[in-house]
Amino acid sequence: MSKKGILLVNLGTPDSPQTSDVKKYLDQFLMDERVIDIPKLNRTLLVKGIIVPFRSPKTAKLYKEIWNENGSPLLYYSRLQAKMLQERLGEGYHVELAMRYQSPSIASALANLKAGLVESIQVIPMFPQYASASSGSVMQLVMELVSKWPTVPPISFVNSFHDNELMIKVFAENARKHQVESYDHVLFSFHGLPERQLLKCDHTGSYCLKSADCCQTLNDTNKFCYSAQGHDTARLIAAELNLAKDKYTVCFQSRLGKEPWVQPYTTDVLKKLAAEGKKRLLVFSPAFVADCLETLYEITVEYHEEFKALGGEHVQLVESLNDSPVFIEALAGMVK
Ligand SMILES: C=CC1=C(C)c2cc3[nH]c(cc4nc(cc5[nH]c(cc1n2)c(C)c5CCC(=O)O)C(CCC(=O)O)=C4C)c(C)c3C=C
Ligand SMILES: [Fe+2]
Ligand SMILES: [Fe+2]
Repeated sequence: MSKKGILLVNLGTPDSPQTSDVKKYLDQFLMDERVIDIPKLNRTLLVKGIIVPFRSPKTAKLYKEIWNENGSPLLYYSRLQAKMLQERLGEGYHVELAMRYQSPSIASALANLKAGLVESIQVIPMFPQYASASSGSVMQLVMELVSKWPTVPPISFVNSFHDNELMIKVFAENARKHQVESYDHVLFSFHGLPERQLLKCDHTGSYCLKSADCCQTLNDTNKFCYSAQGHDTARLIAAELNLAKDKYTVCFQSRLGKEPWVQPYTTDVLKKLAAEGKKRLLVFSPAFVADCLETLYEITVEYHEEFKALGGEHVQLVESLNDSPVFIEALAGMVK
């Protein structure tokens, strides 16, 4: 029986937390023209000459902190999600997992689908909100590779799933485990993105970042905007939890470089909340479908320490979607 091919693709992680592997990972990741979207010569000088040599040993130390007996949490949960989806979909489907950077590669996953004689391929970039640097990059590479096959199969892509009902329910359910009412404030801390990349998504050139509240509504002009989609995800989770508007803030973490990134920055929000006397924060990270360096270290360790140093008491991460059967149901619902 001919099967339908499903390809889940997440961002990627180093093969090990050793500096040499982190170097390889950062080099491949940051040399992507959609991630550091500047002319190639400048990107090469910046990435190979400055970021990779200086950042890799520091980043390797952070990876060592989150690495456990299962290896990288991002890869561990991604594999589990693919396995659970295969079990849920059954024999008519062939599910493969790939990482945009490092392993398992998109090329090897596509080769497995080809060898499995699948009749079609559906690609699900595992990023709820669309960004050129994440989902766009996955789509570009898959298209480049498949376009060279003698027989190009029917192929489709999930563009984003920022408002997926079941996903929203899992995030809300994970928060309820922490008694949301016991926190002074809730943060929806998304991975950051250079403002330049947001502006590129506005094909009219007259909407994005032209007003302070451009991302508060999703409309025809900003429907592919990472920030506007993030605000939508946050609004839906907040509605599910009956959170009043003044009880939560949308913010953006992990800025790299000196250029402006999407704002407000999570560190600035921590300072503001501490100055207001807030003591306990509950933090969602809804740009990710699995816990990773950004949630397990940046939020759980760095932001926790930073907030305590500012007079706060506790920063509690809401667990990501990880191995939630309801999230697998959400993925199954996206499959055609
Ligand atoms: C939401 C998805 C992601 C987008 C969009 C994204 C953009 C982006 N990221 C960097 C730089 C780094 N990101 C790093 C880690 C990292 N990024 C994502 C997701 C998105 N990045 C994830 C899931 C992770 C964690 C991976 C893991 O193994 O757990 C890192 C590495 C860590 C570090 O050195 O700080 C960098 C660097 C840029 C420049 C960017 C721009 C568009
Ligand atoms: Fe990133
Ligand atoms: Fe916007």
